[in-house]
Parts: sequence; structure tokens; C-alpha cells
Amino acid sequence: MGPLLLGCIADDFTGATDLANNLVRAGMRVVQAIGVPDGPLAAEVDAVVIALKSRTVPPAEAVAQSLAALRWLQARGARQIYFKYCSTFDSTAQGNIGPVAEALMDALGTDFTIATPAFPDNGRTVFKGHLFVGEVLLHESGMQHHPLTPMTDANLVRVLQAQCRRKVGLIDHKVVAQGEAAVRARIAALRAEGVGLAIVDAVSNEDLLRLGPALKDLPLLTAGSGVAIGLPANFGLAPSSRASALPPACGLQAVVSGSCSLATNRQVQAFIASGQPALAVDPLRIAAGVDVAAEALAWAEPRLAAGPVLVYSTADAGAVKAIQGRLGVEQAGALVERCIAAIARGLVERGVRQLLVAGGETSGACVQALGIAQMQIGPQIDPGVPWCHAPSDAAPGAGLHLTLKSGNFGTDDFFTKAFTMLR
Ligand SMILES: Nc1ncnc2c1ncn2[C@@H]1O[C@H](COP(=O)(O)OP(=O)(O)O)[C@@H](O)[C@H]1O
Ligand SMILES: O=C(O)[C@@H](O)C(=O)COP(=O)(O)O
Repeated sequence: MGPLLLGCIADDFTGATDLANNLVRAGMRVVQAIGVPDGPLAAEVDAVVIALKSRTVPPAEAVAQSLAALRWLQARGARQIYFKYCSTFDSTAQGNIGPVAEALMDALGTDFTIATPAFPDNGRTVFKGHLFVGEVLLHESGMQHHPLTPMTDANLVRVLQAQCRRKVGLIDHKVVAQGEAAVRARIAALRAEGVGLAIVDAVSNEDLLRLGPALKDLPLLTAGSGVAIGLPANFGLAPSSRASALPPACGLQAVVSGSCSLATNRQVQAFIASGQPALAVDPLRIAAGVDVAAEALAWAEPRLAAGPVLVYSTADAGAVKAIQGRLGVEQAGALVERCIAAIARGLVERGVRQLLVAGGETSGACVQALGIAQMQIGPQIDPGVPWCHAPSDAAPGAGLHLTLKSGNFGTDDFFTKAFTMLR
């Protein structure tokens, strides 16, 4: 196996597939590893995305996990490191984008990196350092109500500065629009001013493609998945459908959702409105000690043969706040994640081989419960969300098709459309 071109560290599991998807589409062969790999890679690849569950853990833990991933990638000769976070810049008051970025800078001995969550294909654009989600600023996008990482300020220079020791600057759109030489000159000027991290404006894929060549020599990039579209060309790679081939799909179909994002709420409603079977799980009953996972599996089992079933804890912002008020934010999140993960495993043990998981933290819990170590990346369903294929100890034999949907991604009919794509 040759040295890696790109070594990637993602702060959650859906985010990791999102990044892998953009790299694959731009021509890289990619494996997504769940945590730092402890065995050989499943295939010859150009890039590895190590998926961590480090977005909402205490900063010191996120740093330790990220440095362990970095050491593994460095040992495989990775020529450039990419720290992937959310396109809505999800972070807690303590981090973890700033602390992890700075720890990686220290470990790599570099004095400068960029930071941009821009992902125009999904409506995430950055202008004058401010993040827009679709037509509105970040703090008006619904993200202000996120259960774990409420985002209340769209000014990313300010948000990142609050998380960093180093000075944070801006490479604004006027510079990006002029292309590689102007971006390089701006980076040199910022370095001379002692700026360590710069938010980069980008409002279109063209901006990201113009940015790519200017980033070629930076040891570390930090970004959402958007920046990835301009990187494979730096290594002489071009788009090819060969990179995304998966084995044929088989088995039963199911959706589990622990995401409470606006897009997922719409997708759950659309699935229910289409008349397909759906069951809500109640966090208060889980907290009361009821075996909600066993109940859900007993409900699902007789229905699976007829088509996809949905089990969800998805709720609107008001309902989530009420639950968190009763159980505490972390306790509510952890209880629901454990329950949905047990349901996902039980469904696979009952023959589900096409599984859709909605929610980043939820996906992390499910993938761990399914004993999945590595995932092969397949074709895109919607921007940022590919089908994947993975061996799982709950699915002996050929493994299972799996898609990890970021909370805010996908069209309203995603829960139905995803399965029709596999036919
Ligand atoms: N009804 C609910 N009440 C409170 N918390 C919930 C509920 N449903 C899910 N959660 C928790 O909310 C969090 C959602 O995060 P995540 O899975 O990352 O979704 P997203 O991708 O939309 O951010 C998880 O920790 C999940 O367990
Ligand atoms: O960059 C993105 O928006 C996604 O890849 C992502 O990280 C989303 O996280 P969740 O909303 O927690 O799924």
C-alpha cells in the first residue's frame, strides 16, 4: 500500500461520510475508518477519513482522540491533513473546532491554517466571515436550537477566536475571487501579521475550486466537506465513477432517526404522510426504565417484509427543550442514542441489510453498536450523503448497505428516495 495522499480526521460519523463522498466524487479512492484503525485497510486508497465522535466531548478528550488519529495518518505517510467539522460550524462554548485545530497545528509544527465550513451544494456559504445556511444567517437557521451545539452567532471569526489562543483572521471574498495568487499573497500577509487561522469566504463551488490550488502546500486544512472538492486535482486526480462502486444491495430496509434538525423533522413527516410504518420512541419512557428498544423491535419485526420501517425520536425544538428540562441535555442525548443504537442493531440482526441512520451523534452510536470498523463509500443520494457498504458483526456474510444522514441534509422524501436508488 502506497503512502496516503490525504489523511482526514472528522469530528463525527455523518460528517466523515460527507467528506469521503466529496473526495470520491472528485476522483479519490477513500475508506472511512470508524475510529483509529486497528487492522489493515480494506482496500488500496488515496485517502482515509478517520471518523471520531469528538464534536461534543470535552475539549481535552477531542484533542487526544484527534492527535491519536493524526499519528496513525502520519505513520501512513499522509501528505496533507484535513480536519473536517460541520458545515454549520457546530461547536460547544468550549470548542472543539479551535482546540483541535490548534493541537493539530502544534503537532504538525505549522503556524497557519484555514477554516471554512462553506458547502455551497448544501446552501452553506461564507461571506465577510459570516455563515449563511440557505437564505439566512446561521443563528436564524434553526441551528440556534440544536440539542447539543446551539449556534447563536454567524460571525465565524468571532466564534473561532473565542475558541483559539492564536489570532484568527479572514480571507475575504474579494481575495478568493481573484484566485490562487491572491489567496497565497493574503496568506503570506496574514502570517506576517501573526494570524494563525483564517476563516475563508466561499459562496460557490467555483470559489472552492479556485481556492484548492492555493492550499496545496499547507500541511493542515480545517473545513467542512466543501473544500475537499478542490483537493484531488492537487494530486493529479480527476473525477471517475470507478471510485464509488458498491456490491449489489439485498435484505430488508429500515430507517432509524435520532436527529431533531429541521430537515429530519420534515423527512419524518413526509415518510409518515406517505403511509409507511413509523414508530416514535419516547425519551421519558426510556428514562423510566422501560425496554423501549425491545418494544420497537417487536413492533418492527412483522412489518419489515413489506418495505422500509421508520423508528424515530425526532421531535421539534419545543419538545426537545421540554425533554432536556426533565432529563438534562447530556443525559437525554445519551439515553436516546443508546436506545436508537440498540434498535439499529436489533433490526440488522432481524435481516435489515439496507439501513438509513439520521443524525450525526446518532450515527456514531449506531455504527459503534453495529461493530462496524471500516466503510466503503458509494454513490451520492443527496449532496453530502452517500450510500456506503460495511461488514458488521451483526450482519454475518456480505455486510450491509448503510447511509449516515447528517441532520440538516437531504430532500423531504429522502427516507423513501434513498432505497429506490439501491434497486
Ligand atoms: N426527543 C428527543 N429529546 C431530546 N433529545 C433527543 C431527542 N431525540 C434525539 N435526541 C438527541 O439529540 C441529539 C441529536 O443529535 P444528532 O444525532 O447529531 O442529530 P443532528 O445530526 O440532527 O445534529 C442526539 O444526542 C439525540 O440522542
Ligand atoms: O458538514 C456537515 O454539515 C455534515 O457533514 C455534518 O457534519 C453534519 O453533522 P450532523 O448534523 O450532526 O449530522
